[in-house]
Amino acid sequence: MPDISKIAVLTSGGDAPGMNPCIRAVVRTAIFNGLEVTGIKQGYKGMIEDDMQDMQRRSVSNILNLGGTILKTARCMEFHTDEGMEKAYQNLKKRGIQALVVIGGDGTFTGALRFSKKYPDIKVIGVPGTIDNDLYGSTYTLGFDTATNTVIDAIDKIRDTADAHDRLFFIEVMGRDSGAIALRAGICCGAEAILLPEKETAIEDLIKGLKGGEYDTKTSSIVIVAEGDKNGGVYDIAQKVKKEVTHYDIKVTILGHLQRGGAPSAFDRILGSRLGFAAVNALIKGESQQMVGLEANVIRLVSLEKALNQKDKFKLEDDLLEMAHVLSI
Ligand SMILES: Nc1ncnc2c1ncn2[C@@H]1O[C@H](COP(=O)(O)OP(=O)(O)O)[C@@H](O)[C@H]1O
Ligand SMILES: O=P(O)(O)OC[C@H]1O[C@](O)(COP(=O)(O)O)[C@@H](O)[C@@H]1O
Ligand SMILES: [Mg+2]
Repeated sequence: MPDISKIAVLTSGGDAPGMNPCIRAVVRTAIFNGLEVTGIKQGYKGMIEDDMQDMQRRSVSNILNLGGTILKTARCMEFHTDEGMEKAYQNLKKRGIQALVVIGGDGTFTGALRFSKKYPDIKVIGVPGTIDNDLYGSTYTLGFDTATNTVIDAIDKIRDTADAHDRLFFIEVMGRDSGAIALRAGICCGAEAILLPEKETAIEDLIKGLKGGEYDTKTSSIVIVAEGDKNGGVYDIAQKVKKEVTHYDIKVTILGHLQRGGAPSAFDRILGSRLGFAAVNALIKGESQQMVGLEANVIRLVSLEKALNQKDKFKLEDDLLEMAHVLSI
């Protein structure tokens, strides 16, 4: 029999498609194993404000196909403070909650680790849920696959009009510190160039490529710029290029938050289900301060410490970038 009898689940940070299948898996795996389960609203905000509700197996009916998160999410500044954490702790204790499943990204895990070091009687397991795919210890995070497919769908449509008008498009995709979506979308859509936060691109080199030589027989060009690229933003880059590349009519599109919505892909539904199931089973085994991740198609535990501290070691694959360049000539 597990040492715990009541757990809670929350989603925090940017929402990601696949969070709902994961919530469903957490709730049903807990109930199947005789645990009570509470849903916390709006991430750490709900923990501080005691905005929670007990969940039953039917509380999560028909949510597998929904984007967003039925528990809602938030970015909560108060949880950064000791006072905020204490309020959250007292609310959990009052309700008899002994363990948490936190679904979110690096910020969520940083908060969870701090909280669980401060209050080790509350066990914590993290589920990597962010479209940014920027955590060490899981080849894929929840939502990345769906978001990438959404981006591809949008860029394919832009390619149609770019080609019809012989235009050059600069398209900004999400990723504050991560070029994961940009790189994959660049390969899938045959982008002529991909600008990423992880790798500097000199504007002069970009201009050289677009001006003539490599791409001069193309009727349209797409340059994908990840949000976090260090060249000063997509409008600025387009402006600089416009001065030098005169044979193209240049347009800019920022895809924005449409990238975060939509029904989760098959991959994200399965990943969310597997990670949620594994998270509860880890809590039952007495684990804490761990993340459940997918490596080589196997679900493994990795310490939250490692998932966060080795985050910078998670590099984008250079071979993919090189391949994207070769295949776009
Ligand atoms: N250093 C920290 N201490 C406590 N809580 C934190 C810390 N960093 C982030 N958090 C909490 O986690 C939430 C989600 O983090 P954020 O970076 O916005 O998204 P994500 O988890 O998707 O990376 C924050 O709004 C905050 O409540
Ligand atoms: O929706 P917001 O709060 O404007 O945040 C936008 C950011 O959220 C993301 O979509 C996801 O990031 P997180 O997982 O860290 O929340 C980033 O790609 C983007 O920079
Ligand atoms: Mg993050």
